[in-house]
Amino acid sequence: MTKFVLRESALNLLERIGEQGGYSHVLLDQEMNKRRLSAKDGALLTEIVYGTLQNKRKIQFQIQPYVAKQKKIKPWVKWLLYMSVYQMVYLERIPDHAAIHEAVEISKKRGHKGISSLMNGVLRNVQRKGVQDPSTIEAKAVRISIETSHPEWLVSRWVEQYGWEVTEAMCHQNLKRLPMSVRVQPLRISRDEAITNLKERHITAIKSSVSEQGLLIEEGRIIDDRLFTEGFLTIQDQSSMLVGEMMDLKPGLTVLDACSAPGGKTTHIAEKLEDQGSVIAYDLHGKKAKLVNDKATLLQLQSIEARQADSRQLHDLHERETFDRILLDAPCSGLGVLRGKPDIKYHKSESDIFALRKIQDELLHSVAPLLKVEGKLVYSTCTVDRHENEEAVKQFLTNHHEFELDPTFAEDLPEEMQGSAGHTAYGIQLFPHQWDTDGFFLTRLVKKKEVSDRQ
Ligand SMILES: C[S@@+](CC[C@H](N)C(=O)[O-])C[C@H]1O[C@@H](n2cnc3c(N)ncnc32)[C@H](O)[C@@H]1O
Repeated sequence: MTKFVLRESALNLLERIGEQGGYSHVLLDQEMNKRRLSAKDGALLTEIVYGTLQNKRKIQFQIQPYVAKQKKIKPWVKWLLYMSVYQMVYLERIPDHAAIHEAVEISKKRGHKGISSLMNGVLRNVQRKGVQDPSTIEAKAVRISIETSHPEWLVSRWVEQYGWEVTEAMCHQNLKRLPMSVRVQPLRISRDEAITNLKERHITAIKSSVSEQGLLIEEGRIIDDRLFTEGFLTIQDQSSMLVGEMMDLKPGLTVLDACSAPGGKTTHIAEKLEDQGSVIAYDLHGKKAKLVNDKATLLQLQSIEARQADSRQLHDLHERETFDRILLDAPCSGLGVLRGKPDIKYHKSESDIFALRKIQDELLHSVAPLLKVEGKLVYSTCTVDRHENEEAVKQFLTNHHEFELDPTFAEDLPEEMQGSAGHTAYGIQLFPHQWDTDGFFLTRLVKKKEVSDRQ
């Protein structure tokens, strides 16, 4: 692929993500598959798209002296400007003249002379005079918001909930690359075997301390490797692996996974059951439920059955006290996964948090009767927000006296997470800067014997 086509393709993706609400990770995957990009081109395309999205707000501020009325410029021209400035200011290996030349050529092809002159003028100014520095902004929340390209409402909300230190560290961490981690399918390959096997193809992996199945990929590209494509391992963030580890699973159990697609945690559960027992997995969307079955097939797991349903109605589909374990990995605002999905920063608003909380409450309420006495319910989200996390759990416990926080929850956490900053009476909040994982919340509740007996 020529550099010109690669940049046109980056611009096209940025427009679809930024203006039409497309998902960055989905569109990038589609583009790479469609164009069959080499590893090198794929890496550059990803870097330009993700880097521009991650730093959009900061770039807007940085070029303000040269383009005062950015709102009036056509969307594609703005994105072309942002991605060109990103390459010039943030990517050392790309010479300024190359970024400017391609931007001007794309402007000529898609627009007219006026646009190519504007592009050339702004980018030459950036090259000659440099960019405006946000570190001098006095109002602290505004400064963090611009320096790290997070919306101001989110910075203020995090400051209120977790304080300045955590907020600032989290926002800066969200600009860094998320380490790649994978989970081995232990019924097919051990961690040691996987490490040795990957090494043969120059992929370096080390063991994760969060999950006994986890590996951190230090070097090399896993996505095309046969261990991944043939289902010996699956890509999963370490924070998500913690869920399977904390569900207290053993062979023979009957497990409900109420919000399961694409099946990362469902398959982990089946592996923990040694594929003996049953995992009934639901998702609101039929197509997504199919993804769970496909993943189970790829990983050669037989104990999973994925179906489509609205899990707020599951009490109509199953008898009371059917399941030994229930996982509710709830739909959430996703504020913990901004590193992998930077578009969330621009598409989510504070009102989404309240709308989602309503669904989370309904889901918790619906699955609660389906758990056996002394059974365990794990509630998790990939977000960093008290309203969707601790407060949802608090409210659930207030309304459901038959449940309590599992007394052994804290001691079952990996040693380094015990007594950590994010640990509260309602569960544990993992912040992205603490263990270099996604931001994630999880808790484990148990259905009490005495109260259920009395009902
Ligand atoms: C956080 S994702 C689940 C991720 C999954 N557990 C995994 O590890 O791969 C939440 C899922 O809940 C599904 N969902 C949203 N509302 C739902 C509902 N009312 N009933 C069932 N599934 C729902 C979404 O389609 C989405 O796939």
